[in-house]
Amino acid sequence: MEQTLYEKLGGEEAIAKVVDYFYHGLVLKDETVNPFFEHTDMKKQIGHQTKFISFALGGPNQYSGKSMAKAHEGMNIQPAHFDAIVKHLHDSLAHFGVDEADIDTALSKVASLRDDIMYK
Ligand code: HEM
Repeated sequence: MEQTLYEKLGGEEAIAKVVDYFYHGLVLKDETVNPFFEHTDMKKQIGHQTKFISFALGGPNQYSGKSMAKAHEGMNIQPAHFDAIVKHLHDSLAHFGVDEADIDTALSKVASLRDDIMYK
């Protein structure tokens, strides 16, 4: 059986490191998007996001958070915000040495959530 991207990247532990770098290294330093996270419990957010991304990459489904539409309700996220977040995800995966082809696969999964997340 073919290895999932989740396994290839090193499982949940490796993905947790990527997600931690994504928020603390990039998202929270970017003024385009950091106001959204002003009142967010980042520890909880990193936990949810790790489980969610793990599932999106073919790992076990342990995500028990809100639907994407519900999670982003009332935020009115615009294309510029969404694109900034996708770029940070790209740069986080690249930072940990994931190759561009695998990054493309991961990002196309995330990009498919665009309509569930934007303008809610
Ligand atoms: C690009 C794809 C995205 C994915 C996969 C994603 C995923 C998630 C997940 C899994 C949660 C947690 C839901 C829960 O707690 O039950 C969440 C919450 C959140 N997301 Fe996103 N998100 C994305 C894009 C964005 C964008 C573009 C923004 C704004 C710039 C954003 C801002 C937030 C905020 C502020 C929260 C709530 C934090 C809180 O509870 O205070 N997200 N997102």
